[in-house]
Amino acid sequence: MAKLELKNLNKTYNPKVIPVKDISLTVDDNEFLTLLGPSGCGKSTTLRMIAGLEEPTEGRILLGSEDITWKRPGDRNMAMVFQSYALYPHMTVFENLASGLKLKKTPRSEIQQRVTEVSQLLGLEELLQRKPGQLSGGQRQRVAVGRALVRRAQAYLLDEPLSNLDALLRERVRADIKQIFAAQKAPVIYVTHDQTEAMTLSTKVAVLNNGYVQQLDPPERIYNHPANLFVAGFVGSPQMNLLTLPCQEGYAILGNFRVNLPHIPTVPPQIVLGIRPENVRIARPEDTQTIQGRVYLVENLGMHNLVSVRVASYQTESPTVRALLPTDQNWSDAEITLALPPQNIHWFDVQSGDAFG
Ligand SMILES: Nc1ncnc2c1ncn2[C@@H]1O[C@H](COP(=O)(O)OP(=O)(O)OP(=O)(O)O)[C@@H](O)[C@H]1O
Repeated sequence: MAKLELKNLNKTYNPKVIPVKDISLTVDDNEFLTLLGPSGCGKSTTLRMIAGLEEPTEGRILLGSEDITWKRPGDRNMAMVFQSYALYPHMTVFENLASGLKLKKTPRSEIQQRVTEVSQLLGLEELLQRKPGQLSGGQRQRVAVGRALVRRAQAYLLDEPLSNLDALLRERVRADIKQIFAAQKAPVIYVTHDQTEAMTLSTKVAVLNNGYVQQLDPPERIYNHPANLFVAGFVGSPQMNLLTLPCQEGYAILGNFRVNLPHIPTVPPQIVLGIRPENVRIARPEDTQTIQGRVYLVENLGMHNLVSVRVASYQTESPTVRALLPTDQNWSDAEITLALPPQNIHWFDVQSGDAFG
């Protein structure tokens, strides 16, 4: 099977609306790439250009060695799954699954065989004679995925396919999607604004903002080494602590405490320190990098408490640090000493937002 390539893809609706700016990326036939970003960042426009539902203003789209930029959607051999399922309400599940193949004049016996295969894979055998109106949301979504799979397409495009499902079902169908598409030898591009979906499903994530790719990396790298402030703030829940701090003589000043700066050629007057709440913990005697403060808010997240701490400061405004702490203690109003493990600290340039190092 073939890899999919986007080369300097741009889309301009008018000088004020440029939803996709110079996107270049490659998805191999064993890769699952997620376009992740906030509403309006250009994810769907990018996907629709790949599907041929939207024309690029500039750039090229290659599938294998073939330039498909100007091919009609029906000639692209790609299958798309929409957020809205887009099932035919008057047709049975079987007919919905078979409709694409019928249009292509696939022999009846082959249609029967492929539909049977896919309905077994997705657990739809019992539902083949029902109409979409007689199905639950999760079942409809599986039919929509099934309709893409029977096509045996060269690439699969999925546009927020889980967003209409409740939280529990979303988790289950997400796991199904992961298994099913891992077994396909074709590039998959998945669009979502849900970072959990992006992290759990993907082999590679492209984080988008304002039409630009902010970072293109495997999920672990996106999480552990965010390239800039946008990615650091967008990926991870609860959100990473991001504190703009003054610098003095090789240190960043956090309230009454000093934090060792990394090795950077010229120390700027200010810097952004980032640390995830799960990396902030109660200090132990051997910890070198610690801060003290008073808890002013405790939020119970079930497994942990998200504890907000005002860092002790001679200044009028105390910085706030949030930590994920165990639930077996009452943290309300406590005076605590927290460790900021140096290996978990991220540093960002105040001006550009880019990560140092
Ligand atoms: N046909 C159009 N004409 C003008 N502007 C458009 C058109 N389609 C989309 N846009 C604009 O382009 C930008 C990107 O839209 P797009 O649908 O790609 O975003 P998205 O990241 O998929 O958002 P969401 O998660 O909300 O679906 C938005 O500002 C949107 O308003």
